[in-house]
Amino acid sequence: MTASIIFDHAAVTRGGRTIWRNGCFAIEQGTVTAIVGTNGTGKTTMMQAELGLLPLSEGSVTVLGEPAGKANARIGYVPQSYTNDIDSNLTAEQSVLLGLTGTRFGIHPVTKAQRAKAREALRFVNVEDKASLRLSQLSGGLRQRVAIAQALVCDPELLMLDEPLANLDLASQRSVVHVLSRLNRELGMTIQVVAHDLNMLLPILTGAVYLLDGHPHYAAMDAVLDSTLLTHLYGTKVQVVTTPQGDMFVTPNALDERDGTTPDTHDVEEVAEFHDHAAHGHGHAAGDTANTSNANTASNTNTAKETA
Ligand SMILES: Nc1ncnc2c1ncn2[C@@H]1O[C@H](COP(=O)(O)OP(=O)(O)OP(=O)(O)O)[C@@H](O)[C@H]1O
Repeated sequence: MTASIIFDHAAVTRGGRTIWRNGCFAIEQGTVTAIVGTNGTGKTTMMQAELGLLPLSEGSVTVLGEPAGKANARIGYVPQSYTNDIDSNLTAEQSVLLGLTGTRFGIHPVTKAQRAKAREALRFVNVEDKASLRLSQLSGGLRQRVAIAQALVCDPELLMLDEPLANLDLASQRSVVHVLSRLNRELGMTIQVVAHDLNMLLPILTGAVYLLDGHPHYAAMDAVLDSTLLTHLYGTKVQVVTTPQGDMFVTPNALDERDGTTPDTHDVEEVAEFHDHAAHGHGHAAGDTANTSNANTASNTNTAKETA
């Protein structure tokens, strides 16, 4: 397997502060990866670094075989809150066409081929029947799917989405996850998703980059789905529950909340021990370098049902 994204001792500094450092991992092509971590740990920063929008203070990031930023034409990116920021007077089709023309109202006339391509992208996300409606007429869930169509229209090899499920109702979240699942399964697209809540994505995730202790770590999903790790990561008790049907989900530990137990405020030494820094040299979890077994992990972990 070939790596899509390679971090080699990568670090980013913003406003004179190191956001994270010592990122050393590789993510294989054809995988679906979550980027997880508490607020402000640098998830968006990570995507911006991968797109070459932020310089690294140390190390290197290679994306699709090129230094970060050089392969952006082969990447689809759906930024955080994008659907709130775009001009809602545009129709769904015009919005998707922006992904091809890059010009708001098409200074160059839109070709038949471009229109067909936009329709194809809208069809893929199941919004083709809304092509002529203005974004202001669409629900948040439909707008998010239009945003994905815009990112898809250039046939990217890698799709990066920053919190695509935020503020969506359950059914809309499910629809978005279903689109991501099809992109990965049918088109073999590599996908990276920033997410606060893993549950909805669990059926399609291969692994996760988790930002903890100032470092990005990569691990395959079966290693991430560990109550101790997630408790450290979220700073509050978290349980991984498997139902008799084999569905897995992550849940706050209700008992502790009832008891009024204070959240887990692990100190640095404890976290260092947890990550076995000494054993791995760079201070990364064992799963930091993805290997070919990761591709299988999805099916191992994905006892959860495919979303509708
Ligand atoms: N333009 C900037 N200049 C300086 N610091 C910044 C800038 N933008 C973000 N930061 C800081 O970088 C850190 C990481 O921000 P980032 O948005 O990447 O975090 P995040 O994990 O995506 O957060 P959230 O979950 O809240 O979206 C934060 O502490 C933030 O305050």
